[in-house]
Amino acid sequence: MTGIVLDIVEKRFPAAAGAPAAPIYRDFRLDVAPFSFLVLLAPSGSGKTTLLNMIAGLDRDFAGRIGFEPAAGGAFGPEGPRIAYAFQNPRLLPWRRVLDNVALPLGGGEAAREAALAMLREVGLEEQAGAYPERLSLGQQRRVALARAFVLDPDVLLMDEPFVSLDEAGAARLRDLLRRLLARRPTTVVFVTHDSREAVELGTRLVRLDGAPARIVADIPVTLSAEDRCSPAMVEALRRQVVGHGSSADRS
Ligand SMILES: Nc1ncnc2c1ncn2[C@@H]1O[C@H](COP(=O)(O)OP(=O)(O)OP(=O)(O)O)[C@@H](O)[C@H]1O
Repeated sequence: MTGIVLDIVEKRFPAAAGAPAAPIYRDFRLDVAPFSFLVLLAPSGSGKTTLLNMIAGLDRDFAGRIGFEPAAGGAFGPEGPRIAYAFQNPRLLPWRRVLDNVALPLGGGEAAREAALAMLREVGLEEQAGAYPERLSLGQQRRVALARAFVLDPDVLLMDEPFVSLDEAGAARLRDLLRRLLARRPTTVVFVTHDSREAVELGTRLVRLDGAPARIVADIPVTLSAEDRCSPAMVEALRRQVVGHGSSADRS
């Protein structure tokens, strides 16, 4: 529904420990089409989280512009596009029950709690609604974080390595859940990962960044069918295309 236009003239952080402040982005342009699932792959420290923070409006200290375009004929509410952000760490409030954590983006009233409960049902955690986050496994906490992101019915969903540190089976279950949630509530996704297999499994477009300032060094549409995404040979062929040989963008 929502397209994103990134036109970053320059982004740099202040100089630290006597080192000059090198720009992380300079003349960086990226258009994200509505409903695409864009996966960003890049070496550690190259600016992926910074980019998500700028899209989210958490970091406004840069020269340039990030624009959101509603679908043809549509318009955003007075507050602009709804942006959900799923972080590497689930970041649940430990003093609030699971249900209240999920209801939080909606303001917390009775209607919000009902919507949150429906979301928890969808991610298979209805029974944990009254528990505190510390009682949940990391995989369950990540499910709660997904529920909290989707309860907002976001126009844009930003995800920063949301499935890292899970075992392969746990990560696969969460990828499955994410696909199901997106099938019901299509949205524009920008997803950061170091795992190129995960990128190929989920993405409709893979963008690899490298260098300082960061530049786009690969930009590949993924047109694999759901079936082909399960084929190790197909995934491997595309993975090689994205990461190239000897790239530091890939940990796997
Ligand atoms: N608040 C900050 N102040 C100063 N420098 C920062 C700040 N945040 C990030 N940086 C620097 O900016 C660069 C990009 O950081 P960023 O976290 O965006 O990278 P990343 O690609 O997401 O890394 P990773 O894959 O390790 O998470 C790094 O060199 C980092 O040290």
